[in-house]
Amino acid sequence: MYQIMINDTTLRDGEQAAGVAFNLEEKVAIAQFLDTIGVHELEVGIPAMGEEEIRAIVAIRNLDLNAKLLGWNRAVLSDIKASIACGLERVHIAIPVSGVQIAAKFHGQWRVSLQKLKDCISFALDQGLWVSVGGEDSSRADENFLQDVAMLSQEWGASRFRFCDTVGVLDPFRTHLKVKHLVSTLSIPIEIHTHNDFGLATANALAGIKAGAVSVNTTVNGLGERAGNAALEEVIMALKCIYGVDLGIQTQHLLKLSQLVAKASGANVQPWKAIVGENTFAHESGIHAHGVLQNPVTYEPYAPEDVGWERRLVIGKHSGRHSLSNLLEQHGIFLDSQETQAILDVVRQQSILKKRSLTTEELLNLVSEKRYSHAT
Ligand SMILES: CC(C)(COP(=O)(O)OP(=O)(O)OC[C@H]1O[C@@H](n2cnc3c(N)ncnc32)[C@H](O)[C@@H]1OP(=O)(O)O)[C@@H](O)C(=O)NCCC(=O)NCCS
Ligand SMILES: O=C(O)CC[C@@](O)(CC(=O)O)C(=O)O
Repeated sequence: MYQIMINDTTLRDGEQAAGVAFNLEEKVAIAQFLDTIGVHELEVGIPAMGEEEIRAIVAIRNLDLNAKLLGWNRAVLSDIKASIACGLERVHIAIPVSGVQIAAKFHGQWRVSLQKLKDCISFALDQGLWVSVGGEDSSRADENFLQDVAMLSQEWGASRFRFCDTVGVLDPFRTHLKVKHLVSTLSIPIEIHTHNDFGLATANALAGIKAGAVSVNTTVNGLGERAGNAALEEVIMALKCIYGVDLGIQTQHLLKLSQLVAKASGANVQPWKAIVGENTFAHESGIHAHGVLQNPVTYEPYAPEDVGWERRLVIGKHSGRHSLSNLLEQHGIFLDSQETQAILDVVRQQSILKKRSLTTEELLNLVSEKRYSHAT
């Protein structure tokens, strides 16, 4: 596969998640972390939002990061001027391309919207900026119109075109078809931007990449509008482990990054969230725990350390003898099979009552209460 670039938009589309508002320090810390682990490009925010946002973007710019920095703009000249005021050298200009969006935003006057786009590209280029264009709602746009907007953007001097599945209505097959069509007709690179309304954001991002998109938008924890965006950690690990494409990103820090963004956004990660959820490397079920004790590959697609986790064997309702004995033996307690089974029976009852697994301390107390402990 060709070189893929991550353009992470946690600081723009991620922060657009309802109720999320990063302060300057949080924006700077997230940008710095993303850069440190090797993310190639950061969409840092929307300068048109005003003073506070500009201050945060300037602070990020002053960090002199390795990552390229991109400001998000409407096809509005004052937006581009605000990006320039931030000292940004790269601007992204979004333009709606579906009938429904053009009707709502430009009263159906697509010629007017294209003229605005042309003027903004031209102004940005005159200022020496690098320009990317985004087709908002590309997935629901008339295919010919989308094609025309992308071609015109290229002709007017844009250096990249972003295909947006704005309301997450595509599946991987249709994403592949649509992106492939654009890739085959344009000479500038295509970026894929997907949303998770049907839980397909990461799958669609991968399909876009398979179809030839060379840049992919992600957000940490999949944070973003409504059901969110393609998750950075999922895209990176899927590319690495499923497609064998190593983006050169230090994946062992993904968990820490996730925790940083969860804290700053006030949006907790669900335990079963891929890659960064706390259950990702927790094994309770007896058959799984037994398998993992023999060889972790039985129930783990990659090693926990690869993303910053440690494996956990949890004792609860679904546990079996092997993992229970394993844990107790680590504490110098050796039981025969009858005793082990008796403890397991109590563990099941207790887990149902408590509606959770047991802590090690609870388990050890339970063993000593039952007087099954024979410390060596
Ligand atoms: C950008 C922002 C400063 C504009 O604020 P505002 O002037 O109060 O305007 P509203 O947000 O209420 O309305 C959006 C306006 O932008 C227009 N617009 C929307 N997308 C556009 C585009 N791609 N290009 C040009 N104009 C666009 C709308 O038609 C509307 O125009 P109008 O004021 O002439 O009717 C404000 O919406 C904001 O802070 N947004 C940040 C987050 C955000 O909206 N992100 C979405 C990205 S799609
Ligand atoms: O950059 C673009 O061109 C559009 C990106 C966008 O995030 C806009 C949004 O709805 O906030 C999308 O999903 O369409």
